[in-house]
Amino acid sequence: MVSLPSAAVAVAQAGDLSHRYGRHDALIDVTFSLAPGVTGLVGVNGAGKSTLLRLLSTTLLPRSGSLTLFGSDPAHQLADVRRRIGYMPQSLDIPGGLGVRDFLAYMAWLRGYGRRQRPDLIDQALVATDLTGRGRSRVGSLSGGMLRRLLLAQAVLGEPELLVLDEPTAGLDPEQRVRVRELIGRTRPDCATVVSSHLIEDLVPVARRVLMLDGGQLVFDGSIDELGARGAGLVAAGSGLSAHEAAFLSLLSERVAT
Ligand SMILES: Nc1ncnc2c1ncn2[C@@H]1O[C@H](COP(=O)(O)OP(=O)(O)OP(=O)(O)O)[C@@H](O)[C@H]1O
Repeated sequence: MVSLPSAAVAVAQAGDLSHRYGRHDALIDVTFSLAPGVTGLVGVNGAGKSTLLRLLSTTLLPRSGSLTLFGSDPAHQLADVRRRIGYMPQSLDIPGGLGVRDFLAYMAWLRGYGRRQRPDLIDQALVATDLTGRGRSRVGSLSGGMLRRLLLAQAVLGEPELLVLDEPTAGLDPEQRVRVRELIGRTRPDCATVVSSHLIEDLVPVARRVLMLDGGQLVFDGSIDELGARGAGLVAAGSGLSAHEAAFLSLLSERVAT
């Protein structure tokens, strides 16, 4: 388990956090803290990753268990807490006729940035996501990969203290995947970034720590090195699996066996 240095303030603290959609338990009694740095969130399809990220981004509010963000209960300080969070959802319906800069200006306005601050913040976000030449394009004219980067651009507007990224590299070409990883590594030093993927290998280059969900439960919380060490003795010759993948698969099979 990764423990927080005593002086570090947890950006997020979840205690027995659960979420149900109707009768379906999507997240069950999840407890963890997030400190500054990059945390990877891994799990198979349907494991509960997006649900946890929606809770961290305050898109969903907790109904069971506790969640503290920047030391506050988001339900009581929603506007203040939201201003400090950047959230990239898996998808977002943006009207195709909207200009790229206009969309980013709207998102910056929602985050409480004034008219004078917005142009510089938008320029920085466009540079960071390699979209500088596209500021005047209509959203509907962007390729799928560019749209993902636009979602990322709105998340990094104003350098948030908690950056919540739901599968940010899905659908990107190899060059852009590398650029997104570089961008994740360049966030402000006090930023806690959570990045989800269903592929552990996607997270190895960027994350210091890994949370793994399975069936809505937290089945691993530790450093990326601990996960690799756990899998090192499990890699069968010729399997082509990395140590991290072997550990991921063994955690899944342990759960099936119990
Ligand atoms: N709005 C919803 N209504 C009902 N069930 C939902 C809803 N959203 C998610 N679920 C269910 O909750 C569970 C967790 O879903 P979630 O999207 O959090 O998983 P995930 O790990 O992000 O999956 P993926 O990798 O496929 O995006 C799944 O069984 C899913 O079908």
